[in-house]
Amino acid sequence: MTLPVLALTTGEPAGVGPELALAVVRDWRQLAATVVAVGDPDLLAERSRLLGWPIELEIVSPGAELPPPSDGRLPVWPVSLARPSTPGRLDPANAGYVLETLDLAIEACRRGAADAMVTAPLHKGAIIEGGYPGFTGHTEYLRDACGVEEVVMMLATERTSRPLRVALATTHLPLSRVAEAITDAGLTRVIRVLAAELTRRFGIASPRILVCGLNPHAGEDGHLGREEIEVIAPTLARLRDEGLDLVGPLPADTLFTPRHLDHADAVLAMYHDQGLPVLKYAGFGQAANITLGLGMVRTSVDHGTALDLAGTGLAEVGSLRVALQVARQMTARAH
Ligand SMILES: NC(=O)c1ccc[n+]([C@@H]2O[C@H](COP(=O)([O-])OP(=O)(O)OC[C@H]3O[C@@H](n4cnc5c(N)ncnc54)[C@H](O)[C@@H]3O)[C@@H](O)[C@H]2O)c1
Ligand SMILES: N[C@H](C(=O)O)[C@H](O)COP(=O)(O)O
Repeated sequence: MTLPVLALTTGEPAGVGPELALAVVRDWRQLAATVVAVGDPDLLAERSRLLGWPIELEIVSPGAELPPPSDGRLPVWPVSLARPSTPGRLDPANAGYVLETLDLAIEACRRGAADAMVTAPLHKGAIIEGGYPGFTGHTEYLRDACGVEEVVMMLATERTSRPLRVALATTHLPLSRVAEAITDAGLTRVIRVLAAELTRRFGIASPRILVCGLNPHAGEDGHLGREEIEVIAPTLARLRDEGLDLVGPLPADTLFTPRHLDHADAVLAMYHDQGLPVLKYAGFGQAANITLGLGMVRTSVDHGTALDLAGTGLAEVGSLRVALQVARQMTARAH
């Protein structure tokens, strides 16, 4: 059986990413994939020593044959740090290094050397301070690198009675700019990508999507905000005419209840902290972050760099396992 190759970028070097990459290959059979880390081999060796985890690192050039997976062995596509890294201590000088690991993984997916990329967490602030002021996250970086107009961030967990998938109409922007970012054109693109990818990548023939309102009580008939009346409802009506199964705009406070969720394939929240706290409350540590619409498969963990845990070996590896598993399943479906 040919196993899919998953390129695992190790993320912020001062965070938990490098040690999670080591932890995940301690039992590779759970993965049913060949995992290749993208990062600095000296950094990985140093974290392995620090934690007392005997992981055999095998440096491989991208494109060269990967060794067969085995417990405790981690192949590495090498990228060099700009400066040695200390757990828990951010150094913006390594911002370029982090982006280089992403570029290498993207290129490997493009060339067919990897079937998917899975990303350990990076630190957005450190990247910005390292000389990339426009950086807002993997999602937007990958969108631009892949040259697509729209991508959708969706987090998913199966820790609930029915899979819970929460997608976002807007991603990493200040709350004060959310309302103006909810436009007919943007919402139309996001919903089309979400519906198409739920079919293509998740095998859901006609996905039912619940759409949140933006304002309290979905605007209370215009008394608490007019975005539902002026933008969201007309956009949904037009897309329903195209055959999409859309419910809403619904008040977000009561949408996340079994009465609604039991009959839905995904929820579209209008902004980051409208949807993700619910998803993370239900499944933190057992959820994956998926970028839809890239033309390639990318998943990630549901948590950040956890600088407070870096170098302790105490960070939970559950979400990384889920991210790898979802990437593997999506890859299998794409073939
Ligand atoms: N996929 C990604 O790249 C990603 C995802 C989320 C946040 N971030 C970034 O990470 C940085 C730090 O963000 P934050 O502090 O808001 O969130 P965080 O997830 O790093 O930390 C929040 C809390 O969760 C705990 N935690 C996180 N991961 C854990 C794990 N694997 N096991 C056990 N506990 C864990 C931390 O110790 C902390 O108490 C920010 O720059 C943020 O943008 C990146
Ligand atoms: N919004 C994500 C979360 O809360 O988990 C996180 O910031 C990562 O986003 P990117 O995958 O775009 O870096």
